[in-house]
Amino acid sequence: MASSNDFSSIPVLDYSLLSSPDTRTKFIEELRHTLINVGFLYLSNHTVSNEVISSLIEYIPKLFALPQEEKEKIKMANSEHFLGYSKLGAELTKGAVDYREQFDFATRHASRWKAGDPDYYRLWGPSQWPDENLIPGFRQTFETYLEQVQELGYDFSSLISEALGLGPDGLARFYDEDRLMQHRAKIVKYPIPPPGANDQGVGPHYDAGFSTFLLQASDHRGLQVQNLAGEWIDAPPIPGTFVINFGKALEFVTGGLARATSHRVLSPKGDTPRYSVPFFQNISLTIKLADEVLEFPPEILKLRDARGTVANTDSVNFSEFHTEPSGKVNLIGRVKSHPDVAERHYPELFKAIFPNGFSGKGSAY
Ligand SMILES: O=C(O)CCC(=O)C(=O)O
Ligand SMILES: [Fe+2]
Repeated sequence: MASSNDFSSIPVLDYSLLSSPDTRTKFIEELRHTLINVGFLYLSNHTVSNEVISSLIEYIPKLFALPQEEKEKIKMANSEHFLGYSKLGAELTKGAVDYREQFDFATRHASRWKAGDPDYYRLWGPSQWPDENLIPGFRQTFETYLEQVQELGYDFSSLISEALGLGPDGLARFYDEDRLMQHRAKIVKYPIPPPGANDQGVGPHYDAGFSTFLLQASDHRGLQVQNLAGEWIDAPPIPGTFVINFGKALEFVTGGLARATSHRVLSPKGDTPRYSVPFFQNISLTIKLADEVLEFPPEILKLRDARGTVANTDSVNFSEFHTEPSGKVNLIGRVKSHPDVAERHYPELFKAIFPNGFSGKGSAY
């Protein structure tokens, strides 16, 4: 299924092109091509502060170097919001262990759920933070970072909408007012695997939401992206950029116009771990995507036809988008990734998904 639109490297888009009308058009055209044919891009000259990013990058090894018992104090199993620490080897992707250790945090938010609300409202609530005395200033730095990436995320969503011919507000209905929205991010460490072990940092998967903003926080290769022909293309770190990719929810509401692209991470080689910080932009918990599928101008649809249909890689099934509100789809995904958390906080849903109980590990994605 060769296509002349196929890619062998990931495009770099320069956010500063937005500052003048001529170059702005070029940016929007590049974004359109990227959305339809690639599903991944680097964004340079973005709006998130370099100082905040440098400070975060310095904190990350210190965060993982905290004593194990301090990390366990904020383990994810404590949290009905699935926020907190997951130790090495706690997740699987398609049956194989992911060799990574991680903390899940989220933008500042009070608990969303009140008596009578659907269970998936419980997904949104406060993060668990490590002891401030052991890592002073980390929380402040990371919360500032999250706020800035959140803003970039909303601005970028408006650009996506424009690039797809919907005008700047075409995707606004997928977000609730700020007060009600929460976005998540993970801080991830990929250690060097033991000799003879396989090299799965995280196995092939799609992201679930609209857009993901990834900071590659160390100088390691390992992230790879699948092109239209199914070949794995490297996405090495480029200092000063975010890697942005699109997820299954955006692909679904755009009728496949925007590509969710399969990706994976290979464990690092050499003698230092790889670090990364993916930020997952959420959409409204209550919106049912099947009721919101968008319509596009014919000249945009032609570009999708020129690309052709995308090979179906066997990844997770997002068929719940047809029947369930987005929050429920999200919750089902979290239950499958972190059954230990689910068994404790969502026992009924846990039983429905694992009727015979669960004896192994989580199955991410
Ligand atoms: O660590 C990375 O570079 C990517 C991680 C990723 O794809 C994910 O967590 O969804
Ligand atoms: Fe991902």
